[in-house]
This record gives sequence, structure tokens and C-alpha cells, in this order.
Amino acid sequence: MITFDAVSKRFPDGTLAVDDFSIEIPSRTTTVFVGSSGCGKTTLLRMINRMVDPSGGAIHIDNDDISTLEPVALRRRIGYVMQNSGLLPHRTVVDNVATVPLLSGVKKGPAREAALVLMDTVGLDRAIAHRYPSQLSGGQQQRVGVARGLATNPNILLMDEPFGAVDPLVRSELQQELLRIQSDLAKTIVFVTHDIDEAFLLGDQVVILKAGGRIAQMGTPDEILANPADEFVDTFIGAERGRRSLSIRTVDGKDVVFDGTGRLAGVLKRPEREPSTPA
Ligand SMILES: Nc1ncnc2c1ncn2[C@@H]1O[C@H](COP(=O)(O)OP(=O)(O)OP(=O)(O)O)[C@@H](O)[C@H]1O
Repeated sequence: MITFDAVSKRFPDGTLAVDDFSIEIPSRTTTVFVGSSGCGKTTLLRMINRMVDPSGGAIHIDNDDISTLEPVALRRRIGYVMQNSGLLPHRTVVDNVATVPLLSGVKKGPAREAALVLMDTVGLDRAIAHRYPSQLSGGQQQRVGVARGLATNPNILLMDEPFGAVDPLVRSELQQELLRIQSDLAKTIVFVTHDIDEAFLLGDQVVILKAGGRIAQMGTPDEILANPADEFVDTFIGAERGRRSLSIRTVDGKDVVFDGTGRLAGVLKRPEREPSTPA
């Protein structure tokens, strides 16, 4: 479990990016931070692996206060996937995937072999193992980025808008692939996006943020869809969906939410009902 306890971050220029943020991120599930540009999502994510240190409060991973852990060692045991994949342009796919294990002292042969297996995991053909990033499509580059994030077999995977720069079809494929990988591997994933549809699709827990990393609402997609906490959340859900109206239809006895284009947006959990007594 990752715990933020009254965490704040003020940058040296005075910007208060995160103000008094507290949350518990359960293990082996996906938590999504969603909010508009500048609300502090990336700052929150980077505080987990100490790329950014908080100015106040504490972050724990299980029982460890991460401020007591050595940042480089911490970073090497947490996977990190970023937008535009962040691949090293002069290294081949297989060597990009193997970068962190190699830095951590794994020998070249085993590191490359493990990288090939990871290419299988993320749905990449081994035939492209010796290509350079510029010879790949955007979607393939992002898959390499995900494979690299998984290369040390981390318990925690941080993903910062990893599918933000690809076209909608490829994005949808990558999202499905991530759902499949997560159902096999059950990592603790913290995922940042500004896309509410992506948040609802991928998140077990969704955290809707306002400026300053303030939590507007936190819950499962069903809970948020069924009961938006306030007008801000309502508007955010509506606006980010292009003001497409949500509708609820009953399918196989379940209340299913569709957006205005007929796309599945979620399934509402109904409270358990007492069995009805015959009249
Ligand atoms: N190194 C920095 N120095 C000063 N201000 C910063 C720094 N990094 C981020 N900020 C500011 O902190 C706030 C939060 O930034 P952050 O990148 O965390 O937001 P975000 O929600 O991830 O935005 P986006 O979706 O645009 O990436 C913004 O006002 C940003 O300008």
C-alpha cells in the first residue's frame, strides 16, 4: 500500500502544486489520478519514486517512510512509464527494455532474454527487437515503454499519461492490453490522465483532482458515476466527455451506463435488495 499523509509540494518559485493531499492507494489494484492540466497529477506521481520530494507531510510504501530510502535504489524498484515513451534513441528495443536491469548489475545475456519475454507480455513481435525507437510506430514505442517499466518486475508501476500521444484507435488497443496485463500481473498501478473515459475504464479507484492536488472526489467508477460529489465533478465528467449525455440502460439485469455515442461507460452496482415477499 502507498500512503500519502498530508503531503504538500511548493516549488522553489513559490508554486503550490500540491496542498495537503492524503490518500491510501491499495496494493495490486489500479488507482487513476485524473484532472485538468496543472492540477498536480505528475507532481503527485513523481513524489512516489522521489523524483520530486514533498515540502510537507509523508509518503509511505508499506511501512517505509520513503524519505528514509535512497532515491536511486527506490526508483530502480518502481516501474515508470511516461508519455512519449522516453526511450533512448540510440539503443535498440531490446536494450531499451533491459536498461534498468543492466544498470542494476544483471548480465547482458539474461537481461536481453528477459527483455524478449517482456516484449511478448506487452504484445510486441520479437522481430522488432533490434530496431531503434525511430523505426517504430507511436503505439509500438509506448508498448516498449510499458515493457521497460515492467523490466525489474516491480510491485509498483507509475504511468504518466502513457497513452496520451497516440491516436484514439491505438490508444484503445493499449488500454485493453494494459487491462489484460494487469489481470495477469496484479501490480500496484498509479496512472495519471486527463481523460475521464480512460480513468473510468482503467481505474479500480479513481481520484478526481482540482487545482493544488485537492481531491474533488475519490471512489470506484461506479460510485462516481452514480453520485458525483458536487457540481465540479458533474461538470468535469460532462465536459471531459464532450458534454455527451450519459444514459442508464438495463442489460442482463444490470444497470449499465452508456455515453451519448453508445460507448460503455460503466456498470452501476445496485445495493443488495431484500428478497421480495410474495403478496
Ligand atoms: N519544477 C517546477 N517548478 C515550478 N512549478 C512547477 C514545477 N513542476 C510543476 N510545476 C507547477 O505545479 C503545478 C502542477 O504541475 P503538474 O505537472 O504536477 O500538473 P499536471 O496535473 O500533471 O499537469 P499536466 O496534465 O499539464 O501534465 C503546475 O502549476 C505547474 O506549473
